[in-house]
Amino acid sequence: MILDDIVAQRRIQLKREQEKCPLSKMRRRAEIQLTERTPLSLAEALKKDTLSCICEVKKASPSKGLIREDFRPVDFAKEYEAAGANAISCLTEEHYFQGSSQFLADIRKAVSIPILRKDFIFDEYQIFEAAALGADAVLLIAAVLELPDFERLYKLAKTLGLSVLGEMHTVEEMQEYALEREGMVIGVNNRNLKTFEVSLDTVQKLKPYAPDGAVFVSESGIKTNDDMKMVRSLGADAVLIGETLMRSESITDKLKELRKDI
Ligand SMILES: O=P(O)(O)OC[C@@H](O)[C@@H](O)c1c[nH]c2ccccc12
Repeated sequence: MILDDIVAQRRIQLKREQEKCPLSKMRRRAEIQLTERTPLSLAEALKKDTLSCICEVKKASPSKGLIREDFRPVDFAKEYEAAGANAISCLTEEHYFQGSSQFLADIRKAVSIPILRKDFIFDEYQIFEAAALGADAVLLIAAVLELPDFERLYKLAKTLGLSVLGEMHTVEEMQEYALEREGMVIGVNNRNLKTFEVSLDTVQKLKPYAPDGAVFVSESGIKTNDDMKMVRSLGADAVLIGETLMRSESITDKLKELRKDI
């Protein structure tokens, strides 16, 4: 199963990272970064528009292969911000998504809206690293984490002042993981990470199981203005878009087109 392969690869990347910078040193780097800059709230940023947008910097994916050839993460992030994105999602998984921690650190210097570290997180080290890189939020995926691990990583992120986007795909995951957690943003992945099938009505199915007032993000597979209107009508507060923006000739024009009359 692909998700297992991704996590297995991610463990290899983690080992490399820990060899370069051990946990004690990474903790220290996180502390320094956090005294220099207080992370922004993802939930607050996503309450600003009728359908707020998290725009993703994404070079490749396991389902699509290479998505964007002339990949210039900092330029794209700056253009997202100027075009009115509410937050930026930066992939830092190296093997399948061709992401990099360096992209996030570079983007941090170039934009002031919240940045989500988009990765497969299962170890405390990755949370400290996210803080050290200047991320405002981390992704925690229910399909990757047993509940006690999810809880532990969630608490650590909160202790450091980072926001958490909790990613769910099924009713069972919602019942188990989407408990009353102060400020957790709920991401509903329209793409099943186990089969790669996309269905945009996932938010409608899962919303009844969300805690009151939780910000709901519809993630993946959004291509058109009609898609945007549909997920909005089904109850999404925000969307997370990668591929459609990455494949467009003009990010600014595409974002405008997607958001028209919303
Ligand atoms: O490129 P898309 O279909 O617009 O999807 C973006 C984002 O939702 C997707 O990259 C994503 C959602 N959840 C993830 C978890 C890990 C890696 C990637 C993802």
